Amino acid sequence: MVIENDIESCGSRAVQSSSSHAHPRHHRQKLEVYNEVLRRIQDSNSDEANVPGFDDQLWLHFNRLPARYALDVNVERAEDVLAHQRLLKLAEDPANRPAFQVRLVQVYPFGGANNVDSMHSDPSEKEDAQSSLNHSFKQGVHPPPTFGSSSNLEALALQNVEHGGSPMGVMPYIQRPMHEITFSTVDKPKLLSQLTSILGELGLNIQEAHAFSTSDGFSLDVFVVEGWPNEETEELKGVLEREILKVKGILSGASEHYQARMEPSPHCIEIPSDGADVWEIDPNQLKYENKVGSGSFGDLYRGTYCSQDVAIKVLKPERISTDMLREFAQEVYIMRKIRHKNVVQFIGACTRPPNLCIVTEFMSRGSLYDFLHKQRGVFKLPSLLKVAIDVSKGMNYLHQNNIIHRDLKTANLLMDENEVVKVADFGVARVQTQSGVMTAETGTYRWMAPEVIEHKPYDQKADVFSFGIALWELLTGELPYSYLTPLQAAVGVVQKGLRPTIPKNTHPRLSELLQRCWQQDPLLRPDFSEIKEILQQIAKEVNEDKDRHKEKSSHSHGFLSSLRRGHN
Ligand SMILES: Nc1ncnc2c1ncn2[C@@H]1O[C@H](COP(=O)(O)OP(=O)(O)OP(=O)(O)O)[C@@H](O)[C@H]1O
Repeated sequence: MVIENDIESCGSRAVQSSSSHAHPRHHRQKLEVYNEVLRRIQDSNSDEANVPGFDDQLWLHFNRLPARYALDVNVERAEDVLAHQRLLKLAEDPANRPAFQVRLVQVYPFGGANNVDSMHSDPSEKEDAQSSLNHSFKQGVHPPPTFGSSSNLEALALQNVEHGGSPMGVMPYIQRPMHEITFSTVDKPKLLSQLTSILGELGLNIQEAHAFSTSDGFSLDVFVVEGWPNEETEELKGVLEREILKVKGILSGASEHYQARMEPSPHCIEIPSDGADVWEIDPNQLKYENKVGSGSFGDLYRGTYCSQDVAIKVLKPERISTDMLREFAQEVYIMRKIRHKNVVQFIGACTRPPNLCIVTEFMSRGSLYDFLHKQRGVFKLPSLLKVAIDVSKGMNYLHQNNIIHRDLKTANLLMDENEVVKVADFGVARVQTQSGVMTAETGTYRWMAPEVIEHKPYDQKADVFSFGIALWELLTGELPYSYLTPLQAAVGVVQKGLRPTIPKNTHPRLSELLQRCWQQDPLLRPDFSEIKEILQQIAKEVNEDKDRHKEKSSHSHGFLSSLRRGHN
């Protein structure tokens, strides 16, 4: 399985520069692929190829897309490049969005021609593989996918065996034809999740996903899926169309792309208020110091407000859209009521555009993610337990207030100067509805509960799953499923019951807790009040053991010294 777009948050695609100066080698390869595709299209005598300026249009197409589009596309499928051009053209009209096409493909275990290069360092081996592939293509009933497959699926399946699962997926994958579904629409955050959700709703299993963004704000997402029972495309197209209709408003991008660019920002956004607190901050009272980082909202600065150290999260004016404002209002609405020593304290907000910002206490020791993965820090068991207890207390408080975090991960666990860990970032948190049903999705795949990835209704137990993954990360200092891209990890977690491997020497009760937290069935996961109790008990045992150990060694030390004294 090849999954592109190695990003942590599924919606934010990096638009790669098409500048030839930045990557001369990429530019050369792109040119080669372009020439080959052009030659094949011209040889095929397609009508489009005879239109004057077609070659320029084709070059423009390659340049609109990231370099990896040209590097990964299967040149044997030059007609797919034409189809992509057509889809992108169609997507310019809001009425057509998302534009999509479906075709049958035959997938082979060692992928398309493109991938042969990366798999065989020995040229003779490469030739053999290439010729056997060509042979397979000739034998195949359907053409291959547009982008080369790799042996990653097998890696995933093998991984699954290691994790106690069965090596499912490999043989059927080799033999069965699949469907390739390509979407084009206006690019937007979380689009990839929305598309995968549509496919999931239809019972389709994604085997490959290739996501591209054009430099002018459109998306081209190619999925190879299995699970459609028939070798046909018309019926599948019909069902897809109906499914898309249900979420048309969101996928057409009408609410974000165009409003964000064309509508003037409102004079003042309305924050729901029950008059409980005065939290509006005068922007003139904020002093900005250095920039600490950036998130999907905008930039985060260290600063001061009324002489206290604060973190100022500034919403970028050029990125203001109706949806963003709604999210901003939501964050303020949630945060102003929250007060707990293990939750980052909200101080106030500036809510008059263009000065939109959220001010919180400043957490001088940064995130646990940075500590583990950038500073290569490690936690000894007692400190690990203290951190985990801090987080479970903060989370317990949030859950008691009907708040589901939905994006719990080590990047959102911050430490203050006293080494107290607090839960942060409510940008995506939501107040649970009365019915208890939440269907919106967000977050980060590596930490996400399977029901969230699958867009099923979920509840607070989704945070428990993420907590389990974060706890494993604290224990090992490793990134969960570091050998997979986020989307591959998501497919593994949902379809193959993939979970991180717990190190053998882990405290048995901690190991049991981890496994309970990441149970597939949310009902089997403990809640945070139980988690807190368990962690506190383990911490007590560990401390008692330590004390006993100390006592023992001081006794034996005393005994040894008395022996020594006796000898003297
Ligand atoms: N109160 C704070 N004090 C100190 N550093 C913070 C604080 N809040 C966030 N940060 C750091 O600032 C950076 C940006 O945080 P921000 O919350 O804006 O985005 P994010 O959580 O990284 O991404 P996203 O919002 O897309 O999930 C992160 O590195 C985070 O660790």
